[in-house]
Amino acid sequence: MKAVHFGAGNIGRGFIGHMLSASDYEVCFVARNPKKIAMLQKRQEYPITLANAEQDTTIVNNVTAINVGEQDRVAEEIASADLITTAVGVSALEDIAEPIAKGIYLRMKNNNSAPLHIIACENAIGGSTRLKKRVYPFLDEVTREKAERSVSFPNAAVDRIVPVQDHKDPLQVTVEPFYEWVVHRPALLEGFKEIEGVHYVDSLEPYIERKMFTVNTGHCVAAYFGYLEGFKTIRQVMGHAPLRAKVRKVMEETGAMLIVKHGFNPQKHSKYIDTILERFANPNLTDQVTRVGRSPLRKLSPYDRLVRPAMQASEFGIETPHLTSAMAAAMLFNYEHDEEAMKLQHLIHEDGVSAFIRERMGIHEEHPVHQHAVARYEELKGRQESTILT
Ligand SMILES: NC(=O)c1ccc[n+]([C@@H]2O[C@H](COP(=O)([O-])OP(=O)(O)OC[C@H]3O[C@@H](n4cnc5c(N)ncnc54)[C@H](O)[C@@H]3O)[C@@H](O)[C@H]2O)c1
Ligand SMILES: O=P(O)(O)OC[C@@H](O)[C@@H](O)[C@H](O)[C@H](O)CO
Repeated sequence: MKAVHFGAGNIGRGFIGHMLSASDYEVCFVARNPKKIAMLQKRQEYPITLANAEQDTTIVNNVTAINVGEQDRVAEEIASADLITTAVGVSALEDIAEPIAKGIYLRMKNNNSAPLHIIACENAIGGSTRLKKRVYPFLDEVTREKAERSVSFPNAAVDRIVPVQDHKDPLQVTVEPFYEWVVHRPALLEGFKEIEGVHYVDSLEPYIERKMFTVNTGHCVAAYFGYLEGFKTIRQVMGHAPLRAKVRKVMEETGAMLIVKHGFNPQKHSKYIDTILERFANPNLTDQVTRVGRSPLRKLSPYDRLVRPAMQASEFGIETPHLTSAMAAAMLFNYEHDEEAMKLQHLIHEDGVSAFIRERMGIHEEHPVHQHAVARYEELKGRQESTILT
């Protein structure tokens, strides 16, 4: 079986490539970095190290890579693949849509009607569906009709913390021991070769919302408050009792919404939160707050980890003061090497915080979350300015 994976980055090599290879898939990474591509082609393997006390290392084999710019080769790989996965970042899905469409076109032209599954392993709700919406406009009607019969885009949730890497070997990747990959089973076509360790479920929403609105909400809250306090890593933030308590409070607020919406057991959910806080505090993992807080415009967008749980909680009559404060902290994320952080600061500077919340976060002025976020933003900003002055 052959898999084509877009993005040879941290989660691509540290999780998806590893899982696929362990399930006897040959993995072809479609990547951008020429040095990594050449190394993957030459070595056809790379090491993965677990962030545990023993630093257990395993070798992922049966891998190779090609450059995303080699359009004909990418199309040929897709035309004969069984599975396509992606981990390029949600915003980059639009960049890989055309190459994927070219591959589907060639596949249909070759009359290859074997099932092809395309799974976006991004932090997004409905990531594969979003990818499909980007791919289909590049297909003619006949190809589209054929593709409807043999190409499926199952949505998924992926969970494993893989920080920015710092190894002598550019292919080596350190990952946390925990992992969870959940795939929407009803979208699987006959003939799909199951990936070992993946959890297949009939309803994905509870899983993806639990993951995004607990792990990712808590994570970015740690990052944004930590950044404001001058911490460099998530582990440092977790070591600061008041900040750790703040992060937990936010997770309890999203948890209250998730428990009502999905009927989760409150005790089990509380334990889930504890486990996640322990994962954040992993003494063997160094994860920068700037990675976890990256792309704040995406994280503050209406369907992502901050706004969506707050708005859903509000619909259930649940108040989210800590989550709303975290939105304010996110709006103060001004890390200069993050393009979105710079754009965010520019937008707020030009139009004001209220316009930002209305236009970019989709929360109208009358909504209590809007008003509370503005108030907390002004308060935190004032505090930040007085710290700078003293
Ligand atoms: N790192 C984690 O802990 C983690 C965990 C779960 C999910 N995710 C999700 O996985 C995705 C990737 O995150 P990451 O941490 O691995 O980031 P990363 O920056 O390490 O990897 C992304 C890779 O995609 C490549 N890429 C971008 N555009 C591309 C294109 N057009 N063609 C080919 N390659 C392209 C980049 O060069 C990079 O190597 C994100 O959506 C993220 O939210 C990350
Ligand atoms: O990848 P992002 O930017 O959506 O979010 C940053 C981190 O929260 C994220 O990568 C987590 O480490 C990961 O989602 C854990 O499964």
